[in-house]
Amino acid sequence: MAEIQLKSLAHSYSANPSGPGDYAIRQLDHVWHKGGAYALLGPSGCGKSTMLNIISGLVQPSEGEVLFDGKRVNELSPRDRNIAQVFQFPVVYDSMTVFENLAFPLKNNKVPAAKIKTRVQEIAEVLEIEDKLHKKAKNLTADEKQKVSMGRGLVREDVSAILFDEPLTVIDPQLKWKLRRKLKQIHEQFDITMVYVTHDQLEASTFADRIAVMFDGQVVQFGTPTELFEAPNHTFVGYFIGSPGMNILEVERCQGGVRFDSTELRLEPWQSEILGGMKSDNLKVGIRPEFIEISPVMSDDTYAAEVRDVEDLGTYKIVTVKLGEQQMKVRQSEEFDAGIGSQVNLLFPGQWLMLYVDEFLVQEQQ
Ligand SMILES: Nc1ncnc2c1ncn2[C@@H]1O[C@H](COP(=O)(O)OP(=O)(O)OP(=O)(O)O)[C@@H](O)[C@H]1O
Repeated sequence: MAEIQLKSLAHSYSANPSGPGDYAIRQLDHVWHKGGAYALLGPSGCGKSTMLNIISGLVQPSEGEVLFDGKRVNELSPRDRNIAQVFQFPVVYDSMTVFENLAFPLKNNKVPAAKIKTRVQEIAEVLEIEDKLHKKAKNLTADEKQKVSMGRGLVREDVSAILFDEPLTVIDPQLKWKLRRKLKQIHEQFDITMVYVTHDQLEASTFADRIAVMFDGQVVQFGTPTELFEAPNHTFVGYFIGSPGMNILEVERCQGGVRFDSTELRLEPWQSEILGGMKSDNLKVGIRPEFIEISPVMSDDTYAAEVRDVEDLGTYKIVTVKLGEQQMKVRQSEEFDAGIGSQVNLLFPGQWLMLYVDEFLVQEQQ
């Protein structure tokens, strides 16, 4: 097990990159600590697989260093890095039995036969494939094959880390949840550094203690699911995490705060102070649908908006409102009963109104 550090990492698949757009990974510094259960979350094409392949050594980065426990491994082959990688589609030897498949990485490492037997049995039990051990892999279902693939990653006790690249894509939806729980259980039992790539926020937060959100070749936030929800560090995190995502509005400066259309939003004094010292005009505010309140009375602190749509989701409602020319989503309890076209008074509690400059969150100095 190792701490994996990525230092000033950048990667372009093009031999002569001419600008940031040619980079799959842009100037990235990141540490995966020893023994953590992590998710790497982001949309298709943001660079997740590239990062995993750089860690395992399948791809050589154009710039920067990969360090395992502080030692540079850029020049080491994938085999010498001792990383187990589980891919989206099963990698199994069809002509071998399940036992032989699971034993293969151990045999390669000259582990004694008795030890191989107990370890394979242990992993097969955890993955609930112990009754398939003597079956040929070619006779397995896709789900079973992927379990074997995962087992081949988990069977080695000496690995620096296990990297999972969307391993549950081929798995039946009902089994997915169960397998994710299993991986978490295996992590707790064996205490291995695990990085789990996904584009599904639910999958990320059920597996990981901390999530790295990747966007456009950069890790824009690394935090717990609660941190990502309550204080998204980048507008993309606000938009990507949550269902529906954060309301994000383009704004401009005005006396005492910011405004969009003719609506002025008051900022916290510390936000105004920091904004005063910044030059950029790329300003946005964000507030989650869960944190907007609807007040029964109009006051200096409320904003009049019109109800445009009400979506009943059983235990709660998502209300679409129009404020000025902007549409926003508000989460309300199932008791909410204002009809479409009626007016409501929106309240934006100060601690939940986030200010973004150049897409990054303005944070209070401690
Ligand atoms: N072998 C390659 N040659 C050229 N470009 C590549 C190669 N592999 C990936 N890319 C490009 O690099 C960028 C990042 O791709 P990558 O596969 O790392 O993203 P990802 O987040 O894993 O996406 P997905 O979830 O779709 O797998 C994309 O623009 C992709 O087209």
